[in-house]
Amino acid sequence: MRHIHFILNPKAGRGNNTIDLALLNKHFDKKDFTIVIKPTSYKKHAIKLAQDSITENADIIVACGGDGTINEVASCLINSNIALGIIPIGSGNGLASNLNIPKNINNALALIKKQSTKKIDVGQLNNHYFFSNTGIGFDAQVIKNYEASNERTLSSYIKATLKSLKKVNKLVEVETSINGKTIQHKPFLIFISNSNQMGYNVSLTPKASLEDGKLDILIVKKIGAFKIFLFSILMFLKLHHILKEVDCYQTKQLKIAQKDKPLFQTQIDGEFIMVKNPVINISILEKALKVIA
Ligand SMILES: Nc1ncnc2c1ncn2[C@@H]1O[C@H](COP(=O)(O)OP(=O)(O)OP(=O)(O)O)[C@@H](O)[C@H]1O
Repeated sequence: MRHIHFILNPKAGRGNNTIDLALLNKHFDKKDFTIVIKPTSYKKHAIKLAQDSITENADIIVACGGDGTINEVASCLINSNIALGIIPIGSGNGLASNLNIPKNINNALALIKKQSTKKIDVGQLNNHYFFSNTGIGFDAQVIKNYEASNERTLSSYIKATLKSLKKVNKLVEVETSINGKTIQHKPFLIFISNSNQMGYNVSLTPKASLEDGKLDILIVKKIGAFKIFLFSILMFLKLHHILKEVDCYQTKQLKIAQKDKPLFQTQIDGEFIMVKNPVINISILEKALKVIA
């Protein structure tokens, strides 16, 4: 008998998500599986629900939502033998796209029933985990504006990006240590990715792999409005790396320190997080998450 717990974010994507027992019973025979469905009621509730599911001896915990919900559930499963399942009903669904998990719910459930697992790398930023990506600078500002819009659609993401352009001159000076090199700079963006998908089929790090034991880093130097526009167009063509202001790295760890401010504005798996520390240390935990894919 296998115990599967579904943690459902009803607000992910366009909202009003329902996954009910009638649907799950069509896929999971009562002789072989017990099913529990736990809807979330507030932000970060999935963490508490996943922790409860661990003490209730779940064999598989399924995050039903987007990258934010996956982050909350998967952060409880690092180095655990419990497998993470994913039903991608979020907006961007970056990690699920990288894992080729079907967007069709019935197909995603059929995949979970097969229980074929693999181990993937996990990123760590101070005491936070990330599975897709994290970043400071422009993308953190975009996510901050995106969350303030209270809508999780591609058009509100584009509006948040345009709004963030107004703040591009307020760059923070940082010291970045990567692969034995230390850089003093005011970057437009430092993007750190485990996955080759950001969501909406867009990628800043198309060569990243969830299983290579490395993080793919993109550092974009201070750029003006025209170059930002060019960068966006090239990003959709996956050619942004050709700009001279863009540096790409692969690494197992990096450190970013601020001199003048005690806080870091970051985005972690598409959620805005204020890190209360002037230094962030980022590293990779190799093959630390068991996922059904
Ligand atoms: N009941 C709830 N009410 C409000 N917010 C919730 C609720 N349950 C979860 N959340 C929050 O919703 C946010 C968005 O979730 P999630 O990232 O899964 O969806 P998404 O943003 O639509 O997808 P993606 O990240 O793939 O673009 C998360 O911060 C999560 O904590």
